[in-house]
Amino acid sequence: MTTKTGKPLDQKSLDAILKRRLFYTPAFEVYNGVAGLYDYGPPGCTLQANITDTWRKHFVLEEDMLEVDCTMLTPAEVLKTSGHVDKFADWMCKDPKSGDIFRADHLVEEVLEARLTGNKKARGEEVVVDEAKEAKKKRKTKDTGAIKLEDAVVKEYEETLARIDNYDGAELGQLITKFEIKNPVTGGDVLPPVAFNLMFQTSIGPSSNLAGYLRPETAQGQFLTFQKLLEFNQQAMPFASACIGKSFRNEISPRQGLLRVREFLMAEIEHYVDPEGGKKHPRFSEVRHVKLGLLDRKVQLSGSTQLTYMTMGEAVDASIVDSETLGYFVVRIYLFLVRIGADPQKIRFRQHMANEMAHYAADCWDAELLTSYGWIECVGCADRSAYDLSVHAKKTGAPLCVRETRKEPLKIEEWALDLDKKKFGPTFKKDSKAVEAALEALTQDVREKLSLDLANTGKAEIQVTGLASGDSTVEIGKDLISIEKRTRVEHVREYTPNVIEPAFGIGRILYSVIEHVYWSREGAEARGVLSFPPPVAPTKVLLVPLSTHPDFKPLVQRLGHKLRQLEISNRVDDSSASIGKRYSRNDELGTPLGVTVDFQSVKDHTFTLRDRDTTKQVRADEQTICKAIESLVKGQKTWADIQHELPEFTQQDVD
Ligand SMILES: Nc1ncnc2c1ncn2[C@@H]1O[C@H](COP(=O)(O)OP(=O)(O)OP(=O)(O)O)[C@@H](O)[C@H]1O
Repeated sequence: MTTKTGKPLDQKSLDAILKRRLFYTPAFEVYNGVAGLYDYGPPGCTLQANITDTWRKHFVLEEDMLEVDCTMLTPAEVLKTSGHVDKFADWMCKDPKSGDIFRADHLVEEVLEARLTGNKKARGEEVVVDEAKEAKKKRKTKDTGAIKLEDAVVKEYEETLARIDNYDGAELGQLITKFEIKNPVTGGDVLPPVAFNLMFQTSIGPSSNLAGYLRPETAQGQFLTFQKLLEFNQQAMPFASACIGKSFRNEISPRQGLLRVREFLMAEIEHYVDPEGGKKHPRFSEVRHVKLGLLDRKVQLSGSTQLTYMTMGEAVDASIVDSETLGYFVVRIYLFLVRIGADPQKIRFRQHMANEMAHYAADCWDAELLTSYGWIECVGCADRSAYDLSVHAKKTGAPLCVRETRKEPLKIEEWALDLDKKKFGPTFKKDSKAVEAALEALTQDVREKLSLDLANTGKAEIQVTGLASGDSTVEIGKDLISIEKRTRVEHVREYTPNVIEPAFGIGRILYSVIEHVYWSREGAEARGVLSFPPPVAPTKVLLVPLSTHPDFKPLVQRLGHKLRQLEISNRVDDSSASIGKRYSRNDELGTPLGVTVDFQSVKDHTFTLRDRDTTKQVRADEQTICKAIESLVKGQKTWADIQHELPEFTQQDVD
């Protein structure tokens, strides 16, 4: 990974900055901490708040979404219906001798990568070892040494790694056997992978009767508000709900800092769309021209990771992306990531392979950001079809659907059943309900056939389940039923909307963006800078008096007060350190702007405004400076605009 200067990212220095400046820190550290739990410090908190604030503006405000705040505690029944109780699991394998536990796909990945490194060493190729990354590993992978691999084996390993997210438990077990994968620390055998459910279980209330879970995503709560939101939206479709809140997953092996944790902030959107008419989006024309790096299913199947750059219009027209609505959100996600500071060159969209998606999903694209840990999934964008609303409606009987008055009434010709219910009871006794249900469930084709049977033979045979005597064929005479073709006029159309779901992991995004905006300023000693865009930077302005001279103090206080009135966060650094040192301390916090108060300020109330990235300065009166700051932190102007508008200030101006 390189930074914007083209130099390799120095992860060790970046880590030191994040620790020193308290962006985030392991939770409960004095008790030796718990893997996968982190606390955010002051700049981390503000950065997170600014990212979610931008998210609200970019999605909720811009798209008129309906924001909800659903509970994290969720009854088990809800997650049973959604499929999470049975299927929300990762594959885990255990070394029975040492007791070490591995996430099966991570184990295969770790061992194959180590062998490929060993192969490079044996061939005398350069091997770049990232010391900071190595130091962070909880467990040291045993050095496989310099062992040459045959070209065919290298190809097989690389293809396996390219598809590592797509294997199920049995396939991972086969890979472990085929590649003779062992515990990388002890060399011991591992048992075949078993499913491990990732949800934290709990019970709700004092009686412990109501089983519950901490939610693993915000989605289910949102689906269950669907009917109320549709009503709130005056039955108008399409619409979207949105929710920002914590989710919990009992990850088998939390790792890579904020990238895989057990408690994290999610921001999710559930966009409800009519499945008829190709899932068009009314604003697709606004995003059609945007070019993105796509890694589609076909390319991955060939074992390649080569990106195809194309516009979203081209991708939807060629059916690479399933629908306009899905494509619209993929572009909106991209624009959001760029808006908060992600480097466009380090963003790609990877399509899920067919076996990687949930069985009900129509298509799914992940926004992945390139980091020193490789490409990391930060946002998932899935078309979940009508699955969630349908299963909850079926389980509860709630009408989780849309009822729309048709513009033109629809005439439907259909085979209608008439039952003589008075005779049903005496004929079928306690089986009559089951027989009735079986008749009502008959398809149109079967009804047509039975009407012929009744006409020809005077009786019809149907299969009935749940009879007192078990499942069996039942004979029904024409004195009990009649089946005839009728025309029905339908004025109301009822359908279950499909759901397009962009799901953002805020912690992963926050960390990846930090890597994207990090670079080192050249000088006697390299100094780290975090070039956050002003709207997301934790602190916007640094106020620095030239020295501790008492005349500067009231001016600094006045400026601070003015900026606070404009709701612009600022910090004063009136320490005795040199101006350069004070600025570089704040470069590490990503503070985009600095105002210096000097002797000229005392004379004429003008101030210099400094840009973090270029270190260029302009000089103007207090009101003009505050206005410039306001337009920069709101993202309305860039530093280039300000430089164009205001006179540049150089050191010679003082000398
Ligand atoms: N353990 C985690 N720690 C931090 N963020 C996470 C974690 N699991 C998921 N996320 C975030 O939530 C988003 C949506 O969740 P989703 O269920 O699609 O993830 P996932 O496919 O299960 O992730 P992975 O395959 O990496 O475990 C992800 O794109 C990611 O940003």
